[in-house]
Amino acid sequence: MMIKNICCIGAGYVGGPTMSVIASKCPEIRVNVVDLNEDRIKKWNDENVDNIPIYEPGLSDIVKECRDKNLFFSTNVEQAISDADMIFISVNTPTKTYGVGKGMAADLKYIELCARQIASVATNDKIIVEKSTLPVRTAESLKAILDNTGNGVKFDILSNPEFLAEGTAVDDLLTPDRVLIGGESSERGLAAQKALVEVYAHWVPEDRILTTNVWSSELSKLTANAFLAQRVSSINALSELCEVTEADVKEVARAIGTDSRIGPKFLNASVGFGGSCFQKDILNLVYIAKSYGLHEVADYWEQVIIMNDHQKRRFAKKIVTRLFNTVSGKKICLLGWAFKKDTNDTRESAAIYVSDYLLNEHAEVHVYDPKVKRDQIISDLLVLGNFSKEELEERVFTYEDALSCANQAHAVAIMTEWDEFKELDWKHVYDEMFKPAFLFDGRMLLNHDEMTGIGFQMYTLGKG
Ligand SMILES: NC(=O)C1=CN([C@@H]2O[C@H](COP(=O)(O)OP(=O)(O)OC[C@H]3O[C@@H](n4cnc5c(N)ncnc54)[C@H](O)[C@@H]3O)[C@@H](O)[C@H]2O)C=CC1
Ligand SMILES: O=C(O)[C@H]1O[C@H](OP(=O)(O)OP(=O)(O)OC[C@H]2O[C@@H](n3ccc(=O)[nH]c3=O)[C@H](O)[C@@H]2O)[C@H](O)[C@@H](O)[C@@H]1O
Repeated sequence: MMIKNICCIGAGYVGGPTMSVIASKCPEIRVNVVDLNEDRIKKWNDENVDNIPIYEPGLSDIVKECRDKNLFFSTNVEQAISDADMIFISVNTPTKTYGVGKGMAADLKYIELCARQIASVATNDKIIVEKSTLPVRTAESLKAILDNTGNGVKFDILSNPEFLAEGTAVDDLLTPDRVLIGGESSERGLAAQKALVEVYAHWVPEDRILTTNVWSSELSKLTANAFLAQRVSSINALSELCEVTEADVKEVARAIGTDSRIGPKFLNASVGFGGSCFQKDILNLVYIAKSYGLHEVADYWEQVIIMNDHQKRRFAKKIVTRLFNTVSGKKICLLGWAFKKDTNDTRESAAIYVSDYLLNEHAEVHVYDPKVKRDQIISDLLVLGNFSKEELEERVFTYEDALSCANQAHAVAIMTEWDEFKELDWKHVYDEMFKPAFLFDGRMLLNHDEMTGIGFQMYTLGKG
């Protein structure tokens, strides 16, 4: 079966970039990306492609090339469903904030809504692709909803989790380590799987397209994120030990990373991992393990989150203790708010938690991030519920450049590893700060000795 028309429900960090790359690599396929969020769709259609709602290096060029040729963004969900042979579900699956599984399980209400909408609109057979990250065995529930439409339409469900990382989404999509497609082993299931393999085979070598059963595919996504986050928590745990033993976590990471069995990637100690998925997906894995009565398995993975929370708190506490045990009324400059460089996404960013801690200690928080606007910063802090909007508006200050942000600060803390922070005139920053001038490098971005040479009271994460 040749796919001619794809619909993607959800125009977010996954749906937007993924569909843009499919449209660019498959000019004969019409790709309709739909979302309920009118504002988001309006931005995807903005005449100036630099205003698209998601910042990813290289993305605006692809959107410019394909938009209104074979790539369309709209809020007309029903029409797009009706026209499609293949429907990707790329909606959000956040951690539940209410009811059974609150704080752990994935909230599948958006997924179920999609399924019901597809079931009510479809008049011909369709392949449904789970692109969102889902608990293992979600396809079963989807099938139950879709198969009960009573109008004879047949649905084949595939699991095709996405492994892109933000900040490198376009490169990750263009040259993925692998594409994973889980399907049923029935004749129809295999045909559906083949149809999706053919879409990716436009640009991905076939030996990188893995096919599995649906459950392995669903579970592999949660597992991949759990393993990646575990590496960060492992190196972060060691960073604390390095600090008290005069070892240097950068050197330790290099030393262990040269072992080909361990590998060099994902060994950067940090102020704590953030992003929309690591925490949510591990909590989901923990919840699933618990629901099968596998308590040791659940506890094992939960420790990755516990370590991450500790790392964020430890960094914030370090700022307070180094500043003579009080930051009350002091100006603390945070450089970076996004959860990593090259993205405007701030979900679960360590900067949010560190700021909340500092505000609680009565500090003034001054923030600069090259891609994050003030409204986002205030609303991220508001979600934690510890301060009112009025208090935040009064005690959180935001800037258009790093130098103004650091001016007259008691301490500067690097929260995100933006390249431009490496290039800052640090001597100038030092000259304009209160003395002693404290610099906290939560990303091991700067040369410790050089900064100490300038005069900073320097703390580099993981350095004894
Ligand atoms: N952000 C990332 O880097 C990655 C995310 N994922 C997974 O992909 C999924 C989507 O994540 P993001 O794109 O980051 O989320 P997002 O929140 O950026 O985008 C989801 C979009 O779906 C829309 N939506 C929700 N329900 C809808 C409905 N019934 N009809 C139409 N639109 C609807 C929302 O308005 C929103 O714009 C999640 O399951 C996530 O775990 C997987 C890999 C990477
Ligand atoms: O499911 C998802 O959402 C995605 O989650 C992560 O991607 P992402 O969260 O976008 O970014 P990462 O590069 O994984 O970084 C996550 C967090 O870990 C931190 N990190 C990463 C690597 C490292 O060595 N140290 C470290 O602290 C980053 O700064 C960031 O805060 C995975 O890398 C993707 O494969 C996956 O598709």
